[in-house]
Amino acid sequence: MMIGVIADDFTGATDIAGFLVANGLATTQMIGVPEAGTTVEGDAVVVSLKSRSNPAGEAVADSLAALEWLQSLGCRQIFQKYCSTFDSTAKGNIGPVADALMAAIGTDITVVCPALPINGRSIYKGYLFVGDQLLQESGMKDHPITPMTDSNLMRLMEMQSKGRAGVVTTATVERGVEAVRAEIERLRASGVSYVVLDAVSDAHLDVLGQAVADMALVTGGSGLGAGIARAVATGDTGRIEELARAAAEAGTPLHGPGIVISGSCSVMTNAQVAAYRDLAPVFDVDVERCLADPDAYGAEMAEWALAQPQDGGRPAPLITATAKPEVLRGIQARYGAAASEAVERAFAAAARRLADGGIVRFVVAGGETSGSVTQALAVSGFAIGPQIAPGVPWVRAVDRPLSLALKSGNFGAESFFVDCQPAEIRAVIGGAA
Ligand SMILES: Nc1ncnc2c1ncn2[C@@H]1O[C@H](COP(=O)(O)OP(=O)(O)OP(=O)(O)O)[C@@H](O)[C@H]1O
Ligand SMILES: O=C(O)[C@@H](O)C(=O)CO
Repeated sequence: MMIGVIADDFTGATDIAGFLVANGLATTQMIGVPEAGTTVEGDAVVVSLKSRSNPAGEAVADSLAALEWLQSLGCRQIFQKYCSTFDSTAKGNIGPVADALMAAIGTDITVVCPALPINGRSIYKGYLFVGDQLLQESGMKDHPITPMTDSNLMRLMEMQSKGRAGVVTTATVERGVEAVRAEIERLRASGVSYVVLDAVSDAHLDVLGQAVADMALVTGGSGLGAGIARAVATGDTGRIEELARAAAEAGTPLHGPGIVISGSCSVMTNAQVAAYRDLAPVFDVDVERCLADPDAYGAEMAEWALAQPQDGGRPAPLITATAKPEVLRGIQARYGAAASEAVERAFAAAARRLADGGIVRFVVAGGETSGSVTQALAVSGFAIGPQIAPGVPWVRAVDRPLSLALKSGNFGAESFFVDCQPAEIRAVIGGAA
């Protein structure tokens, strides 16, 4: 096994797994840390944790357990995967987990690169941009759990971790692989542990992938994963095509009734919900009812969805808690973090009942939301299928007949929920081919 990925949420895990497969690495995604002795074949394996927003001690313990299992498979590189919008404030878990992984692996240096240019995330002089905006000016400033008010990755890493941070700037990246390696070494010798890597294009990620392919520990987003995959994938185009065919076969979505569950409040998810609302039956979640009795209310959501006909070109129903920033601020001012937790718990209860009731295709928006839903469905791993949008592959549960599309908050086009419907339904309601 070449690469072992420790992902801090479930959509992030499917995101990087999809890019590793698309760039030539046979990859499996595991849900949680498998039992000791579990083996997996292939070039890369991704462990999905739900460790982005829990207490740092738990995130560290879960990540170290994942590391131990990945080391037992003989992984020669560990990749700490976090969000392309960082999603980690001054008190976040990325630094503590990176510190612990470095100590356990026995290295004094790693890189920090959440860039994902294809989805508009770029890094320039160590500052993270979302599209044309600094991270702190983008919709991420209103995130319900991790509002991002700083865009400087060096500062964020130094606030969270024990080490010092430095940056390899675009100018160096453009001088090529050896220049990047030399700069990382120069920074290491000067006492830096966290080297932020600038990247504003896939060409930069190609250089960076080659430059860091031999490092014991790297950290970042799926863009860096793709760059490393392109650097280390042994095969020729024939093998890559064969892998793509195998992935398409293993991950192609099952036929049967579906559901769309939206718990992300991102700008893009708000637009996707608004677009789908005009086309499909919608259940708008009442947060106060989630707080009052999440399990009973979740079951009620599921009964509503199961009663919606899906024949005759009708799209899957939508259950949504997605809220605009001003509405969310009001809810949070009133109930604090309990509101988000209650919504997640209600979605988990709904998911269990929906699967029992025969739903086989789950489209879920939001990383935390996807974590709750996937854990409720009690699956152990995913085969990775074709990408619906960059960073969102179809995945198929390995131990029960379920297809899922786990969408990171800001990923996908406005038509994303339509794009997830079977071809015969898209033919009736529109959407991408
Ligand atoms: N109306 C609401 N009121 C309060 N909390 C909500 C509401 N709707 C959703 N939430 C909560 O907000 C959180 C959204 O986080 P989630 O990770 O699912 O989405 P995201 O951050 O947009 O996605 P990603 O992490 O993939 O970028 C979840 O905990 C969800 O339960
Ligand atoms: O990197 C991203 O943006 C996503 O994979 C993610 O982690 C969202 O939760």
